[in-house]
Amino acid sequence: MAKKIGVTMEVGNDGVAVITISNPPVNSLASPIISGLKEKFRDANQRIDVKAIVLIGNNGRFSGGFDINVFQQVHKTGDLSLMPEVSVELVCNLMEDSRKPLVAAVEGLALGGGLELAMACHARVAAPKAQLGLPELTLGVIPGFGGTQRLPRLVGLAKATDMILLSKSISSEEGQKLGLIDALVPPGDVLSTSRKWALDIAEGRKPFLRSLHRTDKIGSLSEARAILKTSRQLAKKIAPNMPQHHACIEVIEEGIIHGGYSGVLKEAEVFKQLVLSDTAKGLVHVFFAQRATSKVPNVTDVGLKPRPIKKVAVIGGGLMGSGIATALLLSNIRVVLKEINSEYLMKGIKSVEANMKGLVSRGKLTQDKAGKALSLFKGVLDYTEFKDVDMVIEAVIENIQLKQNIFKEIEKVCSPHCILASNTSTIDLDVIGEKTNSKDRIVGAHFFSPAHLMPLLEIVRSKNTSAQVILDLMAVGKAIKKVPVVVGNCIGFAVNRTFFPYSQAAHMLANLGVDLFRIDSVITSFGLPLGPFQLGDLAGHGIGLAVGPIYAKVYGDRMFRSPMTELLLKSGRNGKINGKGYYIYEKGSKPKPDPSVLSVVEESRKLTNIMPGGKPISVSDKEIVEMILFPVVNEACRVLDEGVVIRASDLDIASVLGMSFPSYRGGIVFWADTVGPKYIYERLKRLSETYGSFFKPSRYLEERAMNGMLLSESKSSRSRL
Ligand SMILES: CCCCCCCCCCC[C@H](O)CC(=O)SCCNC(=O)CCNC(=O)[C@H](O)C(C)(C)COP(=O)(O)OP(=O)(O)OC[C@H]1O[C@@H](n2cnc3c(N)ncnc32)[C@H](O)[C@@H]1OP(=O)(O)O
Repeated sequence: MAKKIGVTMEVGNDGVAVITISNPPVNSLASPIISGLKEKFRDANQRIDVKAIVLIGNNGRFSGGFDINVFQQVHKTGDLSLMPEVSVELVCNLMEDSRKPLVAAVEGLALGGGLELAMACHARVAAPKAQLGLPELTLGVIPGFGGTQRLPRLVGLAKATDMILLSKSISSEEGQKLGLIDALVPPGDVLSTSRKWALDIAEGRKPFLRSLHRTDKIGSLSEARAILKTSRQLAKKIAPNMPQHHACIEVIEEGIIHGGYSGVLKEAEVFKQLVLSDTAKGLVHVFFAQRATSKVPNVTDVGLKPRPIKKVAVIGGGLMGSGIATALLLSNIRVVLKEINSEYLMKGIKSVEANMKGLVSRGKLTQDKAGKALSLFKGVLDYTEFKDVDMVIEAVIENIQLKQNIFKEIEKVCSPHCILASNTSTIDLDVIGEKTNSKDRIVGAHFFSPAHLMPLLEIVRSKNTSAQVILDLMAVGKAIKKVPVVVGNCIGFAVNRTFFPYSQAAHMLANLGVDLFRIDSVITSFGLPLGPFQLGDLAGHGIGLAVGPIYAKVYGDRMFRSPMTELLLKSGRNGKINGKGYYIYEKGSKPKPDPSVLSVVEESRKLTNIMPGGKPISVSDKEIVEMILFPVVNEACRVLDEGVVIRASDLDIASVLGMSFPSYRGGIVFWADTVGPKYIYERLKRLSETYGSFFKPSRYLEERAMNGMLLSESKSSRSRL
């Protein structure tokens, strides 16, 4: 059925015109909506039978903001004229400066442009639990319908800058306390109360307030300057490589110094510049890429319904198992945690409790909710409880035989509908399920550490995994607030496979004589939160050593073998786990580079002996980025070529959420396309001539470079999905 898009107006006997926005599912402000709003506001202002106006969104949602598809069209075409020149005409002239009072009837959500329209009304009546916010900065732009000026005038400068810079939304309950919402009423009363409120303003019983003209919440100029100084420090900390945060503060400041109208004009100007920035392009891409992951051909489009998953068994209470159990419990799913002896079980239970405690102490969870979650948790030493679980997630060490035995056992004790999932990060699923007759219900549920915090869930399907099982796991993933990305089966799957050259390239550079702390610092300046050496410290170096041979077996032709990890472990450094790796870890302080590790590096350099003429190479920061990330792009090309992901943008999301690749660069493939496949190909070719096959460009990259194609352009692939 075609969705009904448009703006309607109905004038009641009370003289109130109700203007309704309809654009399912979130009433986004697409071009026909904007022109419809202009037309209806003009009409309502002219009609003599209209005394007052109420603005509402259809189907219980006020509006999710400006239509983000328009940004994408502007990015594809470079054509700014696709953006409406409406900020002042619609929001100031037709709405806020209207002679007839206007009330926003807010239900469900008012985000971005949606909240900005509501703030241009003369009062706001809301239903409980409506979501209110200005998340534009997450898209690389700033609010463009006057939000930078009206929000500070309604809630105060400190709260407004906090909400805008951190893209934090608030509930209508909090909105009422702050003065953003004038009345909070039961959902069924929102429209009737709004009508009455609008008439009360029209007839002088309530004040006719124009947000842009208000000054009561702004404070003195010196107070405002102090708040903006703190905001600038915050922006520097949270978004060092992004332009929109600082630009937004400048725009807010303009309004404080020269008045709200001047601020609105500057806002439109800055918006225009930002919408075409690389940051906006990357972030808008990520917005749509994330939503695309929930569309899996032959799984989500064949009429299947997810089955309820109420009880899950987790096998293994180590770091991963306890994190997974925590994530499930937090979403009210009953969990049984199985271990092989009481000592390990107690450790697992304590880890889950510690995870909850950590969330409570950071204010992310109430004590009450933590208690409720833990009441759904049980530790066990045998399989008795497994008979009625809906899913098992195995999270033991990466040992093929152990996993095969576990799957053989659980096949016997669980019901035939039970999903059998493995949290392996590396091992082929077909191998894990080899000894069972249940291959259709075996699936990979690859969480990222710490599993209760990291947002990605890589769902690995083998050729035999049924569509129903994939759909069920996707639903569980969403229920526990993860972003599930469905990928094909291969060693390392999509994320770890794409990123295995990351640390190897770093090791090669260090062995070529580049300072390892400089490498980490260059990579963090590029935007990854941790450089490769600090990341290794965090994961623990034992893991790298354990999975290395598994990778070597299949990808050995393009691996750099560095003795550094082994030497590091021999010198008693296992990273953060034991307080000492490349860095020193002391409780309560930031990791410090450990100069004494340089003797380990020297030993490694002697063994590899790859420095040309025995002398350290000289490289620029740009070259360091290229030598570390172009091999990652090269492996991403192989992942695309083999059809391990459904679409290139899935790999972008997986890299952003699984590896913390900077979202403002759009993900690994998007970034590579921005740099240019031809440039990357030529650089890798040169590097491979100097340093060997580790850098050899893949066939896919070469083809794309030669044919002037983007890496993300789809092709008929040899899909594994
Ligand atoms: C010449 C230049 C002059 C300059 C003048 C300035 C003019 C321009 C002014 C712009 C003004 C404005 O300040 C800018 C904005 O408003 S930007 C948008 C701000 N809003 C957001 O960022 C909200 C984004 N959306 C969400 O956070 C969530 O989608 C949600 C609204 C909370 C709903 O979440 P949920 O229920 O989980 O559903 P989904 O996320 O899956 O979304 C469902 C589908 O809806 C699509 N969607 C959502 N929001 C938008 C949107 N704003 N625009 C377009 N589409 C949207 C989403 O993609 C899903 O679609 P599919 O089902 O197809 O995947």
